[in-house]
Parts: sequence; structure tokens; C-alpha cells
Amino acid sequence: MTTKRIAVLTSGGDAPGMNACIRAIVVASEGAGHTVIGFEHGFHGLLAPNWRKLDSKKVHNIIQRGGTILRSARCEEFKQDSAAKNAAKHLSELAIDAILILGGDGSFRGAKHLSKFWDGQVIGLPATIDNDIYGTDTTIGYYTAIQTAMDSIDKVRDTADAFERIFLVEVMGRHAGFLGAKAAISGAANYAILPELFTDPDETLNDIHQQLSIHRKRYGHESFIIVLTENLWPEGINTLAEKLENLTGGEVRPVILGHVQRGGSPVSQDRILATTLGVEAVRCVEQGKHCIMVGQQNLEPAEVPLEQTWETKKVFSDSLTRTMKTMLNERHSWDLTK
Ligand SMILES: Nc1ncnc2c1ncn2[C@@H]1O[C@H](COP(=O)(O)OP(=O)(O)OP(=O)(O)O)[C@@H](O)[C@H]1O
Ligand SMILES: O=P(O)(O)OC[C@H]1O[C@](O)(CO)[C@@H](O)[C@@H]1O
Repeated sequence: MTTKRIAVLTSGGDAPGMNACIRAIVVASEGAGHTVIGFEHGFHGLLAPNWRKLDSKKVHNIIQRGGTILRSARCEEFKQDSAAKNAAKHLSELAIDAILILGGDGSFRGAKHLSKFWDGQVIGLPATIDNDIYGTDTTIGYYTAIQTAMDSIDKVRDTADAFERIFLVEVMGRHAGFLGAKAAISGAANYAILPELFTDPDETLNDIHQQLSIHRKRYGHESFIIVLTENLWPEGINTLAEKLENLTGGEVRPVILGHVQRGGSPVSQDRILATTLGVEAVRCVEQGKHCIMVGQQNLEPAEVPLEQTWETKKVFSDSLTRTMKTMLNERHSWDLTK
């Protein structure tokens, strides 16, 4: 087998498990005699260029670390042809055979854009807390973010119970509700406002009001927790809190979890997913694969054409929708007097 020069970079929002994936790429490559070069700060690193050689000593003891040792960035400039051409020139000068790009669907668009100007192999690895990428059941970082959001909901519940308040917990996800759904299920929230289930603000307010009344009749005047995906409520979480206060006459407190959801040591599922995908990506390089994402479907590695990852919208599975409705949003429409 001919040995290759493999580049790697992390782009977009950092995700817990990115380091575990870099480690796996380096260890798998080194074992097969390949050279690995890490570019820093996402696509900016290809433009500068800003790179360093990686070997197993440099990725020792990083599996447990959040963030990314290669740093990440959003690089608006990379959308221009001139930037991608410049990156292609640097990759050719460094005699790179393949580049592995860890990030979300935006980073994959960047990967595809690069492939128009460079004839090396381009492979994406799904790494984002949003889990909004078609073609992979989960993304690196998703499980850790769910765990962080769930832990936060548990903490919010303590004070919500003590004060008998309604709490609105805003989670990340950009425009997708995968993180919100799993955080709400695992945190046993009472209601979830997610893009996939959202119809109309007035309808949602009435629905919450009705459910709250039934909830209080049954359980007394106790806490009520609503999970909300960011960027969804038309005038933001504070306006929603005010509207709910006016409607219910009770105290409503908004909590924005924000970037804490992106940090922390990756949980085991993210470390294992990241390690598996890193090893598979190196195998794909050896097999000459090009313009694909290496993801996971039904617990097995899956290769998906890069464009499909953003051209096809990832949707809630039927079972996720059923679970959300049964356990949260439609629970209180049951006749609980019987
Ligand atoms: N159409 C495009 N052409 C070229 N590059 C792009 C394109 N879209 C995105 N990129 C590059 O990818 C980077 C990351 O994209 P984006 O900010 O959407 O994050 P992401 O990879 O989707 O990850 P996340 O959503 O988890 O933060 C952008 O800053 C830009 O450098
Ligand atoms: O850190 P930034 O650039 O503000 O980006 C925030 C966005 O990145 C993510 O954390 C990951 O895509 C989203 O959930 C969120 O909308």
C-alpha cells in the first residue's frame, strides 16, 4: 500500500469529541505509515497557511478534552472561489493527498467548494452538537451536549420546584430540534417548543396554558419546565416569558444554556463515535474515496455523498415524534380525571 499525506482540520462550532477523532486519525494513520498534518483555525489554516505535523505523541492524553487542539473558526472568506483556489495551491505545495474535515454541514459545503479547485481526496466527518446532518444518526458532540443540557434541566428543576415556577430553558441547535428533543426527554421536561413540532406562536401559548392548568390540577402548584430551541420564538425567549406570565399569572424565568453546551469532557458515546469514524475515515483515504462524509447509521459506519448531507433535510424519526408527543406535548390532553 502506498503511504499518503493526510491533512485534518476542525471547522464551525467546536464539539466535544473532536480531539478524540483527531487522535484516532493520527493513530490509525501512523500505524499504516501515513503522515498527518493538522491545519489550525478551520479553513483559515488553509489560507495562511498555518499547519503542524501531528504524531501519536502530540495526540496523547487528549481523548478526554473538550474543544479542539487544532482550534476552530468560521471563515466567511472561504466561500469565495479565490480563497478555495488559494487553499488548493497550499495543499498542492505541501503534497497533501487527502483532507479530513471535521465539522457541520457548513463545513461540508466548504469541503465541496474546495474540491472544485483541488484534485485531492476530500472527506467530511460529522462533528456538531446540533446533530442536524443528514446521513448520520448522530454527530460527534451531540451526546455530550444532551448530557450537559439534561444536567442543567435537573438543576433548574430543583429551584423551579422550590419556587413553584415555570422555567423556560433555551437550548442550542441552530434551526434543528434534535438537541432540544433529547434534552427534554431525558430531563423529563413538561413541554418542548422545537422547530419540528412548532406550528404557530398563539397556538403554542394556548396549548401550554391548557397543559399547565391540567398539570396543576393533577400535581398541585409545582414546577413546569419548557424546553425551547434557540432562534425559534419570533421575538425571543424574554418575550415568550413575558407572554406566559401574562397568560398564566405565575412567575416565569428564562434560562439560556448557551455555549456551556459546547464544552466539557466528551461522554463515552462521543469518544467511541469519534474514534470509530476517525479510523473509518483513514480507511476511506486508503481506498481512494472522495467527496463523502463518513457517518454512522444503525451503529455501523456509513459513507454518504457530501452534497446529500445538506441537500436532504434531516427529520425527526416517527418514534422520536411519538415519544415527544406522548411524554411531553400531548400528555395533558388525556383525561386524567379517570
Ligand atoms: N457555501 C460555502 N462555501 C464555502 N465554505 C463554506 C460554505 N458554507 C460554510 N463554509 C465554511 O464552513 C465554515 C463553517 O460553517 P458553519 O459556520 O455553517 O458551521 P458548521 O460547519 O455547519 O458547524 P456548526 O453548525 O456546528 O457550527 C464557514 O465559516 C465557512 O468557512
Ligand atoms: O458560537 P457561535 O459562532 O455563536 O455559534 C453558535 C451556534 O453554533 C452551534 O453551537 C453549533 O452549530 C449552534 O448550536 C449555535 O447556534
